Amino acid sequence: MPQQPPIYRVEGLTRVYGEGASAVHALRGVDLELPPGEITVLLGPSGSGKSTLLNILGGLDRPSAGRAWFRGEELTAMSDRALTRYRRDNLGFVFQFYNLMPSLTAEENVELVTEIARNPMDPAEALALVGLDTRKDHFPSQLSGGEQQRVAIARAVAKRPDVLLCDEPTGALDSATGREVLGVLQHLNRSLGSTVMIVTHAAATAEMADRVIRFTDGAIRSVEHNDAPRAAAEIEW
Ligand SMILES: Nc1ncnc2c1ncn2[C@@H]1O[C@H](COP(=O)(O)OP(=O)(O)OP(=O)(O)O)[C@@H](O)[C@H]1O
Repeated sequence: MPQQPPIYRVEGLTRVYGEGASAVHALRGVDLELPPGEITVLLGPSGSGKSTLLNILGGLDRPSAGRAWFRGEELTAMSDRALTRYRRDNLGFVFQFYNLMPSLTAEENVELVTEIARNPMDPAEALALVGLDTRKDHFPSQLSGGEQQRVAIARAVAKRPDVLLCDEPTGALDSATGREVLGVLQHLNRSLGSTVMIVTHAAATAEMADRVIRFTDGAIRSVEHNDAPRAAAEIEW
């Protein structure tokens, strides 16, 4: 089968925060190609640059040097306006803290996104995809942490994004709930074909990945391809 063109490609990506003696080298020349449709897990010690890479791919930050492309379009050459459009049209974000609006129900939180998306799902359909169809009229304070994270995932997928970028999606959850949330991400990858990238400290997450990237000190230490990813429900924590 011919290889698909990469969804992301980066070359010599460098990110330095601050200057002089206090400068922090968050990324030190990262090169990477990622094919579409995979689940990639980024592992590495705290401060090794995982979130910085995710933020640059997500158009939330810009590198100090180097270039990045999304489907052949150069992100690092885009205006702020074009980057905003790129994020809006192509990406869903999931963070450790769910960032739901407390005064809106689960369904209304999802609607915030579907109202401005080009080809959105019905909010109720997105909530059904994450197994929350019966909780759509609940407010965040009436939902558990795992359920709130599932609302956040429903919000991220409701616009049918090409890519789901997840930074510590299970960081605030116990292991059983974390596994459930990972199961939802795996299900979305398989059913919608979205490319999924997960930054995590939970090393066992690597078992469900197609590709595992290990970071050390701002650089990629290894990239492994996993020929037989496990179902999230089977992961041992
Ligand atoms: N806005 C910022 N200003 C200054 N330094 C920053 C900023 N953002 C990140 N850094 C630094 O860049 C380095 C890489 O941070 P990054 O968040 O990418 O690491 P990480 O591997 O995702 O860590 P963690 O697992 O703790 O989230 C760290 O030393 C961090 O302190």
